[in-house]
Amino acid sequence: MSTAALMKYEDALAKYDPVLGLEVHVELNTRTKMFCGCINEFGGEPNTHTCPVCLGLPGSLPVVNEKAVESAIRIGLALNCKIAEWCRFARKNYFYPDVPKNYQISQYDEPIAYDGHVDVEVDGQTYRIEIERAHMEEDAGKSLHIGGATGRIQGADHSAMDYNRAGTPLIEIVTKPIEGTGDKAPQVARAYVAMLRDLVKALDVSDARMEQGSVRCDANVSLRPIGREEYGLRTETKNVNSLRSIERALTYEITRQAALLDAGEKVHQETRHFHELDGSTSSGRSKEQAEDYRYFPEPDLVPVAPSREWVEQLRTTLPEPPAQRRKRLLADWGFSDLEMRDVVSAGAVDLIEETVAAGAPAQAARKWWMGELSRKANDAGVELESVGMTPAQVAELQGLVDGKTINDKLARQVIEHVLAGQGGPAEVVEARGLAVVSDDGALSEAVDAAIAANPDVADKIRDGKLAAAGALIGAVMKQMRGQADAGRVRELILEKLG
Ligand SMILES: Nc1ncnc2c1ncn2[C@@H]1O[C@H](COP(=O)(O)OP(=O)(O)OP(=O)(O)O)[C@@H](O)[C@H]1O
Ligand SMILES: [Mg+2]
Ligand SMILES: [Mg+2]
Repeated sequence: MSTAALMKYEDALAKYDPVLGLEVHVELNTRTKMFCGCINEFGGEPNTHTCPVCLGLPGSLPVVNEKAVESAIRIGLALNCKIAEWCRFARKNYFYPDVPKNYQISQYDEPIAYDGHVDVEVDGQTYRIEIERAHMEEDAGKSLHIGGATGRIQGADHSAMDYNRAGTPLIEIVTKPIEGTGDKAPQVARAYVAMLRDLVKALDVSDARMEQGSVRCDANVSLRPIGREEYGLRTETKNVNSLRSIERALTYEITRQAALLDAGEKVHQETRHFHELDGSTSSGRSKEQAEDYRYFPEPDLVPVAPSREWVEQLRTTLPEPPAQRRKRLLADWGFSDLEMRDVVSAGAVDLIEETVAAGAPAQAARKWWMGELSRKANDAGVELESVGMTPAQVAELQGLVDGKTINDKLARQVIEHVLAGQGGPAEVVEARGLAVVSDDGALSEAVDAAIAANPDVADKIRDGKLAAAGALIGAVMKQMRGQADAGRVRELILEKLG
């Protein structure tokens, strides 16, 4: 392995042009598995959702799940793909403990959907992503490595297999090489996967939970010197399962590859693993000799030949396209283009929509999600939607602000407590006594104290310099730990000082 240091990202991009290739696996939310009647559910006691078909026992025969084919077609249509009139499954032969049959049923040169495209937007610029194909396959089981420090195979005493996931329906969506993204490559990749995640959620074909692995990305990237046509050798960082990780993994790979090329070394065509802790990638399997999967048509399954009527009928079930939806929401919410752009790149569209549906004004919803909650998510290194506060709770918080039970400053304290798992906003306000005090008795006392402590300021106000009232309001706020009704305090000060 090379010891070449990383290169600064800007320096790398000044010399090299990245080319991306994204393979996204989507686990479908069908009730049963791809080729058998086993329940398709995340988790469960190991090896309880299995049968002879998904365990690959001799003599068992697979049957295609029609709902999975329907989902594949709808995904293909939403990605502007052509839908095959006739296609087959293929056996992809490889030996690994989590593949109980010693082959995976997949599709090879006859995918159900192909030649599509979608547009994504980064910093106000639109990038067209060409889709090579979307094909159907089954997921593998899970290996659990026991005894090692990190749950990895290195250093483990033994491994255990859980085949509950084996046979889960997957759609693999593969892009054509993506050129022309320049220094935005990691952000474009992130925006594309975010768009796919939102799309499969809107289609209701997947739980679309990246942290549970129901959407995961293999991120390929290569570099070529700026101005050269020919692609460089690519690496493929496997199973990246958060939007943030996709961006980090690609940024790392670009700087790593640039340093290698700059030092006159070669990039090895290989799979790599991403490490959350430090954002690095490390070498996996070599792909220098194209792997020989000995693909051949799956003899146990009949071809899939969706009728044109069915395809057209499914086309009528597609959700509103993301770009159109964004336009509509922009108008409904009255955001500026820039605000909307930030909301989209933060992946906050759904969250704001749900918060508005729960009763909050759009600008208030935007303010909480893009401000305080984005900062908290960032500090915790999690996606915004996993920050620990629901859209309904954000709407409830805003309701308390609008009803003047709390002010913005108190609202931020309430958020802290909600994120710490102490209950919903109203509960927290009640339990912690965080409500604004607008009771005149208490406020009047505090105002008197502030006037007595700041005679020079009081004199200024008596002389008509009303702007000086701010200093006294500040003093009252401090004394009442931010819980005073600032508007009422101002009125009281002006009343008392003539
Ligand atoms: N030189 C390159 N640089 C960057 N991306 C590339 C390059 N060549 C191909 N790609 C992209 O990499 C991805 C390769 O995925 P594909 O599924 O076709 O093959 P694979 O990764 O070899 O196979 P597997 O599915 O077994 O992982 C595609 O998105 C493709 O467009
Ligand atoms: Mg692939
Ligand atoms: Mg691949």
